[in-house]
Amino acid sequence: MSPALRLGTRGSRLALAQSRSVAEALTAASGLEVDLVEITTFGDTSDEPLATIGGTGVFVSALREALLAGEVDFAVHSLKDLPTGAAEGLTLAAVPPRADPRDVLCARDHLTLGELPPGSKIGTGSPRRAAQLRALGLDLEVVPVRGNVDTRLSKVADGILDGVVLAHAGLSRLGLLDAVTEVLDPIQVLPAPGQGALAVECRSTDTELIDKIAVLDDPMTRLAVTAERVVLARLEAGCSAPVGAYAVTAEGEDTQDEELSGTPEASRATSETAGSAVFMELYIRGAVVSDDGAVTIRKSVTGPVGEAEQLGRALAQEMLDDGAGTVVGAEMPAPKKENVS
Ligand SMILES: NCc1[nH]cc(CCC(=O)O)c1CC(=O)O
Repeated sequence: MSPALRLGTRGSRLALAQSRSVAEALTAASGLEVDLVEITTFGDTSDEPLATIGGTGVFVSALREALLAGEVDFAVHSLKDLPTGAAEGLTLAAVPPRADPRDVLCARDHLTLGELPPGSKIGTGSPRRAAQLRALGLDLEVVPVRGNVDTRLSKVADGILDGVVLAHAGLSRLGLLDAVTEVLDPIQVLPAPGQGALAVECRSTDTELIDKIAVLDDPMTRLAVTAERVVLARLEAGCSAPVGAYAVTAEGEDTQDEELSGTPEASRATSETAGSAVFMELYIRGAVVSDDGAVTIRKSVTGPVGEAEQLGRALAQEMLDDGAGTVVGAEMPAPKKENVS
């Protein structure tokens, strides 16, 4: 029997849950044994706001270094934490089926956004969430928070905050969906590019393992998040501003109204029943919002799913033509590549 594969993971409860689910799926599909190897990242030990320590990329780089050094055989990341640029020497071996990509509100007393009184304190560390919350015009006070999901929820339980905005996917993986008081409609709060998806990364030279891990890949999820990340990469040229992007696949016939409702269940069902990707369409929405919430640019495009990258570029171009460049400050020098969300 070959030795167990070493899966590099962060040590947070969320990262461990994600890594375990990938390990179990791989063992179930291929019979390969997997051991988890915990890697501590700077993002885990520092209390500084993410934006000042280099964005969510800090969670990723320590895992990538361990992978390139041969200390682990593969790594699992939250896809939305990956910088948009290619990682030299590494291959995205699988993008497993996506969890619910939407953001959620976890508020006191079962309240929704519309029910919270003016001046309510809502915690988030994400410029994208902050700007979109301000754009709602509800007079909410956005308060910066950091720390893991449990820490954030405890600030609501302890009465320090009236609510926090988090990813549905993270709460779901932690078994904490009971805390959700409202699932935010992407029409109001568009998720981060790649939110709800995982990335399984290998060394590019490890072709044998890449082939084995491919069994975990969901092509429709990969195409959707590829398009979303192209939008981010294009708009981010010169900025780290709040960008949301959300793509769903749907059957390209006259069933659009129903199929484009946007749930991952709907997109998965259609991708399985379609005989070929040729009949599948990709519907991508993008939003950029100024930090104060005063200016919002929202656009969408639809096209053949096989043209995911071109569609992402076309959407970004439409947004830039509408002035997204000034909202995100594209004229300014580029400070960094990560999107903190
Ligand atoms: N910002 C940190 C982060 N990175 C990934 C997730 C979980 C959701 C996902 O996998 O997309 C979270 C928590 C959150 O945004 O609430």
